[in-house]
Amino acid sequence: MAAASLIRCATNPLSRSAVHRPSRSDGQSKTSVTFRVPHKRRRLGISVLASLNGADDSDEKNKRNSRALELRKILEGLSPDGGSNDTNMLPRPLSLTQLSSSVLDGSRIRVAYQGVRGAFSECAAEKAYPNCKAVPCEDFDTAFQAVERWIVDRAVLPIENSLGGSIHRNYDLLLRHNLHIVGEVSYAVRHCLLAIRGVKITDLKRVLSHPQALAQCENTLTRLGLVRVAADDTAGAAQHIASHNLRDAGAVASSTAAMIYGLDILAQDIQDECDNVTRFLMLAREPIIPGVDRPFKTSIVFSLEEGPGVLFKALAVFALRQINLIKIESRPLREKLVGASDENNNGSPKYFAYLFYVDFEASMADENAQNALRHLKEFATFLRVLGSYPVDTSII
Ligand SMILES: O=C(O)C(=O)C[C@]1(C(=O)O)C=C[C@@H](O)C=C1
Repeated sequence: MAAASLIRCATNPLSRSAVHRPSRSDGQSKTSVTFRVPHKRRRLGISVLASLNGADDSDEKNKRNSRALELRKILEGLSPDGGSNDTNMLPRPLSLTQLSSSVLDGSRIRVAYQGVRGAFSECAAEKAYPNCKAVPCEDFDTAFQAVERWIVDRAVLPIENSLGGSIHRNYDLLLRHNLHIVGEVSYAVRHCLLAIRGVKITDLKRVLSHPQALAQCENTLTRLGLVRVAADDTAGAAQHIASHNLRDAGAVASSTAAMIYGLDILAQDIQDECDNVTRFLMLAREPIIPGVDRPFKTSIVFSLEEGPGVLFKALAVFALRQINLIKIESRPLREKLVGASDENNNGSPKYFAYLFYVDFEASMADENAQNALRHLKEFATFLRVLGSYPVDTSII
């Protein structure tokens, strides 16, 4: 992993320190509206008031009255705080068209992803929120914090891959942070072997990439006899090779990364299976209102007392109600005092306590799902709903 820390990106992804010190404008929500009143307009507002109050002579009065009327119309166009009558400057309520073109399809939404330009996560962010402004982050934790601190609106982060399995770090971070899962997006990951222009496969001794990507290409890399070197992300590996002109190292990355960093593609589709899909979670500060109009999925995390049949009982709350479980993942319950003696455990030290992450096929708007969770809550020592969101049914 030593090389991983060396790899930093030129496009300045958000670093932890950047997230900790947001500038005022950075910290503003995209949806916030600022009234900016041109100086000229404010002056006009004041002079109109003077005309209205100061009329005396009758002819002059009529003239002034009609002018006042005219001006009153202008005045009425001004907002109470001295805003402008220029309709272009006033905030407009969101229309249905805007909702579908600006919010729902994601345009103007800032979306954090881990990695540098050309990373698969960037493509996933753009698939999840078309026309979004994808914001690169150095690591997963930074992406979580960028949402929490209002620097971005959403984060799109990988949670599992069909070949490499779960991305455990993000399971742990889901619990440590307070974001909500508002959607998921599956992305077909097609890996390429990249190298400096003119370098041949036989010149390569090592290959740099994200550990997940290296694992997904295990067979090809073993066949080529290349030493694996872990990097922060696939595109970061490509960038590192390009910027250091490494002629004995290749990178496993996307064809987009090859284009961005000016590398040759020595081999395409080098993943172990042609169907290599990564599932990404869409995370937001607020949960969405779950519906029943289309297939929904709910993700929860819970912990249990130790004892025979307790896990069976927990899973039975779903089986009893015909709710399909899609995925179960267990992670160490780190907060437990490791090594502390547990009375229920005959005084022997208890090192292994777990959190269970479960995805089930139902919406939280469904009474059946609500009952299942009520039932689980009766004996779970901890329970949190991470999100109830539409299943990604898009063709990958
Ligand atoms: O390195 C990248 O390009 C990433 O987007 C990260 C990541 C991952 O974390 O799993 C995402 C998709 C691929 O499965 C490989 C790597």
